[in-house]
Amino acid sequence: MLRSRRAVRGGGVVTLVLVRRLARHVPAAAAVAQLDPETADAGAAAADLGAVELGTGLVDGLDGGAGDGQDALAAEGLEHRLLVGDLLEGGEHRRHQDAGQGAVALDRGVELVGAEEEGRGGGELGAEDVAEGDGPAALLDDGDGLGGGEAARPGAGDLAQRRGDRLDGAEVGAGADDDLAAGRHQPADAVGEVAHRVRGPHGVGDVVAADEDDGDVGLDGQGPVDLGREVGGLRAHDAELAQVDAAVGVLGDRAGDEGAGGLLDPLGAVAGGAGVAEDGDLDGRARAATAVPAGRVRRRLLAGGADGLARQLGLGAEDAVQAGAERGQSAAAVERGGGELAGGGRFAHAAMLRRDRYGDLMEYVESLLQLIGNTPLVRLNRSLDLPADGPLVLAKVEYLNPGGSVKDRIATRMIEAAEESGALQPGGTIVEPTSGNTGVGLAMVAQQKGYKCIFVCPDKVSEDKRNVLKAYGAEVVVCPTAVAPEHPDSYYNVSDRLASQPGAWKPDQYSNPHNPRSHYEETGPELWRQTEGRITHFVAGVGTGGTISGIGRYLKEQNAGVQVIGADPAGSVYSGGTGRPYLVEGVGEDFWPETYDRGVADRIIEVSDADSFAFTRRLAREEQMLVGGSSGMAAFAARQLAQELAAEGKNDAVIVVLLPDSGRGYLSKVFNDDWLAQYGFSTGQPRPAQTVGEVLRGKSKGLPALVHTHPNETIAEAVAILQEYAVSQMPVVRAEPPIVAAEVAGSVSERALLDALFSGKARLTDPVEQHMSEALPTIGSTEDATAAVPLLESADAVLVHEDGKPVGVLTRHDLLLFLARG
Ligand SMILES: N[C@@H](CCSC[C@H](N)C(=O)O)C(=O)O
Repeated sequence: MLRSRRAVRGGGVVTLVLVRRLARHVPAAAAVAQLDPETADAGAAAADLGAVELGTGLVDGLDGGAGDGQDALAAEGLEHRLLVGDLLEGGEHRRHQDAGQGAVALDRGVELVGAEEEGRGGGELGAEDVAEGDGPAALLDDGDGLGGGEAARPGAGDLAQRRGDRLDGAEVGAGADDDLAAGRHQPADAVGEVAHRVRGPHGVGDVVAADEDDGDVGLDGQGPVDLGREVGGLRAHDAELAQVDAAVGVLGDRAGDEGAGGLLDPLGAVAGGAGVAEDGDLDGRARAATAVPAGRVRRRLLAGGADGLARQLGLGAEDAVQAGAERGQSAAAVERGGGELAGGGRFAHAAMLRRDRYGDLMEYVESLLQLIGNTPLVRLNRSLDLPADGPLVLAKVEYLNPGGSVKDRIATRMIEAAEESGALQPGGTIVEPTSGNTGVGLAMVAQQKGYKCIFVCPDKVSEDKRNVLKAYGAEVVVCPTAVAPEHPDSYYNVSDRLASQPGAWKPDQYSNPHNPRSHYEETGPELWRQTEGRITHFVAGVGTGGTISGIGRYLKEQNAGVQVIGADPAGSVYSGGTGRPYLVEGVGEDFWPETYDRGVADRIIEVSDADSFAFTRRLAREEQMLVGGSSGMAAFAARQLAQELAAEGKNDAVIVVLLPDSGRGYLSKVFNDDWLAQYGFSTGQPRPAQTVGEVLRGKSKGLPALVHTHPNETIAEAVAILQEYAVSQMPVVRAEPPIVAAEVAGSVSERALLDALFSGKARLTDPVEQHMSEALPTIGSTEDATAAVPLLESADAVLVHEDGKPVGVLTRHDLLLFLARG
């Protein structure tokens, strides 16, 4: 339980600055605020706040008895970190150093008082000024004397200060508990609206008030204004808006919350003010704390008083945990509360603070799983080929999740739900058909919880990715890609059989509601917050459909105008295909999963393998993003969309495209020139003098028809085809041309068939698939013709591909003829 501390000396204002150093490398920050103790005690505390008193802090509600704030806080186990100082008029400060207690470190923070005071109103403070305080975490203790324990909880002020936490703009002045209340009950778009207004260069309002119970704030003397809901309304009334906006401006800037200007000042002194800026972001805190002209902002608690304050603070941390639970978050999400609930920076949440046995705080997490989510948005630039003033395209970089993909997000949820329902028992085995990433997420959670894992992968999944699954301790079963889902060998059916074993459980990401739900409850809100509700288009590849359905639904609920665009590999059902295989991994489908909400996408953009791979490589070379092919596919669709919008003059569009995974699992494929060339994809290398494609076309003055047979045709039929077309070998394919690479099942040759017939191993009526040979070696049509020579030393023919599609067979004879012609 977080306890607040209050120290009052006589009737005067006690100036207390709490400064704490975070870990070894972070300099201490000043906490600044003041409270008139008399009014605070009376329950309706009004405090004159100003630069003069910036160093004044509320240290109230001491459980152990009020007294010297220093002592009080020392009782909290912070004795060697407590620093006491006064701020003086004009931004100067007096510094008290207590050798036994540590050093006051107000330096940078306070010196900025004067400099920033005139030039910047609180409202001008933008995101860049936000400090990510960890103050309250310093006060968290589980009381066992060993430290640790409770540090995972976010503190009150911590929540209120999160970077990008647009909620604290709405509940300003009311503390972290209200921050959460705002998050739970207020429409995010309204909150976003507030936050947006905060950016404006408004002056600072005069009087504001906050209600501790529900986070309402208003101008003093007026009824409380629920900013979350009503600021939008106030926008119509400029006069009021100016005031409220200004107030929110101060408060909305998280760093401002702890400053003299913020409505949270009294709270901030304890909750946030005691904190320390992380990442050395002291300037922002100091600026925010000092941006409000002296004596211009007042704060009044509408209810509560000193006790109320204490209660607010005390409840702050707990509410964070509770709120997470109420929202159905996973344990890990709840545990990392601060970052999750208040939208903190990815690595800037209280979950990372741990107190060691000596009371020192260190920054670490108990488990990697606590770092799932809160991935950053990164602007795409060069690769878009857009004018500088074109639409803003932001990549949601999901490969920064600890397991390397967006699928980390669904794994914990699915497992926890199965544990709760009893479907997964201790020591059980998780069986899942996966193209790899979901497997990694599941394997990480399984490892921690002691489950075994068997993953069933289609054979197109790169060996690198299969090895990754094995590295996490999972077993991997490989199935053919080019079979229908109902085929007994399909990865769906194989996994069903394995999952029917005792103790086995199949999460089934294709029907598990926790797949889309985790995105609805976590990724969607994350995106909304990160874009301040300004997102206009969301683009994502569609595989199970969970990501686009969960995020899309959430975004549309916030703003029905948000356009949701699915990116889909050519051949997949979402873009109108029949499910014919494509080479890009991890997206697209050959059936309609339950996890896909067919109503969510406003549009589906079909992307070819060739465009997906080429753009994946551009992202690595031009945007520093080493991502997988499904990311390239989605980003290609986003680029197409951005160009269309730019052409329509819609340059204010904000497009977010989700990049699911990293390119490290595809080094032997998308990023391997030989692999690409072999399938006839462009590698960006200069074109050779004589290409394989030219040899092929030279055969018949144009591209010859692909002579082929099917697995279910008889040997007699196959022999007839060979004779009719006067060829000695041909591919066995599962579809009619134009076919794709994965539809090649094998090959037959005149010689092998005759051998089988004469030896009695085969009969003319046998189906081809019983006697076919391996598929012919592949070569790309853009490759140098000489590259066919070594292949034709060990095979009679090669199968030529163009853009991932087999287009013809080249024999030794064809090559010789071509070369002889010169
Ligand atoms: N059918 C797709 C894969 C569907 S989504 C599965 C998911 N990405 C996973 O990690 O398991 C394909 O062709 O790869």
